[in-house]
Amino acid sequence: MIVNSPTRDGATPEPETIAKEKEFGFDIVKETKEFRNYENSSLQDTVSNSYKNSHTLQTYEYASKKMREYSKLNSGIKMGIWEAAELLNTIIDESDPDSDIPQINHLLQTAEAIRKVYPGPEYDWFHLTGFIHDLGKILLSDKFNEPQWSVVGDTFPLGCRFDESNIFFDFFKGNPDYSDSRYNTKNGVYQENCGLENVVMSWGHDEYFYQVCIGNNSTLPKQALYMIRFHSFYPWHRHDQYKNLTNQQDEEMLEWVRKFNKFDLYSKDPEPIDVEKIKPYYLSIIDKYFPKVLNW
Ligand SMILES: OC1[C@H](O)C(O)[C@H](O)[C@@H](O)[C@@H]1O
Ligand SMILES: [Fe+2]
Ligand SMILES: [Fe+2]
Repeated sequence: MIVNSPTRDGATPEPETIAKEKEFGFDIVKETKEFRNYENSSLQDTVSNSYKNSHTLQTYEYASKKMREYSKLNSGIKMGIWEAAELLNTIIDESDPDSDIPQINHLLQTAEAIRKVYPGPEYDWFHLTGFIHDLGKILLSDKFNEPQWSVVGDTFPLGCRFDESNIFFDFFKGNPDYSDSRYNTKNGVYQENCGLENVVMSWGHDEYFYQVCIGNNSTLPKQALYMIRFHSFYPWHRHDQYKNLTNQQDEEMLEWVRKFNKFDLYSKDPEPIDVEKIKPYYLSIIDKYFPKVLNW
């Protein structure tokens, strides 16, 4: 699948970039056969259990409360980006049928895949986004001790009807919001096209790390912040649903979120990466877009 790849300012993609994406092997066959198998992968029981919990326990009220608490960034934990990435060394994401190796590998694999296709220094923010996009999973570490269902998995809007394009849709039937008349209409508590920034998404690593970026005054561009915040929102970026909630800015950013998704997904590889070798490069770009120490 060769998806159109606008450059940073939205101009037409360079033929060279398209060729590189091809060479890197993004293709639909691999996608349907090897990735995101939610039916009978070797990890099926663990994955399905993780979604059973998240789809029944994530409610509008729960996610709003988590958001209020965590966006204060007042856990008292202060650390740099690299230190946070190291916390992911031992963390496994139970919602993921494609990977059961420690998460730091996934971060570096994503980032390096982006760097292969977009090598230029003008894309250093994109490399960095690959490296940090799942950092919110430190909520699973013993510093925060959040359960898997409150951290990982595809995300979905709360406060309105659950769309059938969500994987494991049937599990939502056990969610109290499913039968709550305030929340089970098409628009629910929202105004038509209110914009995703006004929507309460299921609580997890995406929204949390977005809050960390904003609250610590990261200078990453808007595209990067969208990739971080909405990369798990598959019903939107893959299935074109929830258009009743998006506004013009969301639609403009959608291409970037999609572009990012290819790297997030197709770079997953059981072979771990040589961390020490590439560490200096990532330290330098972290320095450019983040303060040395962040509040978490
Ligand atoms: O963003 C993620 C993610 O980090 C997971 O590993 C996963 O299993 C998802 O479904 C997802 O959307
Ligand atoms: Fe993620
Ligand atoms: Fe990821």
